[in-house]
Amino acid sequence: MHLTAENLAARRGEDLIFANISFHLRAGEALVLTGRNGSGKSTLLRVVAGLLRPEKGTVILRDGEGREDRHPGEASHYLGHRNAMKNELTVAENLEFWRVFLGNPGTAGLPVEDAAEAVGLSGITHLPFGYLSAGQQRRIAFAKLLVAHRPVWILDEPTAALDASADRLLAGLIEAHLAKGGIVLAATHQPLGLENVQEMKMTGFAGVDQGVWG
Ligand SMILES: Nc1ncnc2c1ncn2[C@@H]1O[C@H](COP(=O)(O)OP(=O)(O)OP(=O)(O)O)[C@@H](O)[C@H]1O
Repeated sequence: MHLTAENLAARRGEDLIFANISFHLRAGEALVLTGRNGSGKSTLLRVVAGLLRPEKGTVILRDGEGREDRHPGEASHYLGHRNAMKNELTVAENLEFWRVFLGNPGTAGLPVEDAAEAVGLSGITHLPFGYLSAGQQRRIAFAKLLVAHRPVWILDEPTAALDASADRLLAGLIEAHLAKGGIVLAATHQPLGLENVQEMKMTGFAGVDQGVWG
């Protein structure tokens, strides 16, 4: 499996955010985006996830034989700044919703209780999501990645609000995903504790040649 972005450019509203962004990730590889606030990290993640249309360029997912596979968004988990959980539903109900909604026949994820256990929170799945602390909520949001299989994980500040032990736990889950041939694209302000990752520093639109907009 290969995830390739070629000459991506994106606009938010009237503003040109970035241009000429290219990368190539093979199975088992991770790319970490860094850069100042507003430099376009979230925008790039949303373009790759298929949530924003690029102004220019393409994102293509190819299978092991080099054939063009699904749109990368269909093969991706997207963990944004928000946790995408309902406060009024219990943790178990939220995760069960995502398990059914995202589930693919033949590529099962973990049962809800196992996913909660994997993020160190097996005892609290009966509680409303809104009762959890910010760090516990983020851990459960991460458990969403485990209840359904997606080969590409797109993670926007995955460790925001987490303590050091949760940081390590999530790094371990990301490493395990990579070891199974997954691909990870993450934006972060703090090191994720991963080994052998590529890094791309986003600089925003400053200095980009206007000519690229043709
Ligand atoms: N819906 C929108 N309409 C117009 N401009 C937007 C919109 N969303 C984001 N922007 C602008 O796009 C730029 C890039 O934002 P983005 O969220 O991609 O940055 P970031 O690198 O992820 O920042 P941070 O580190 O703060 O999360 C910012 O200047 C932001 O104000």
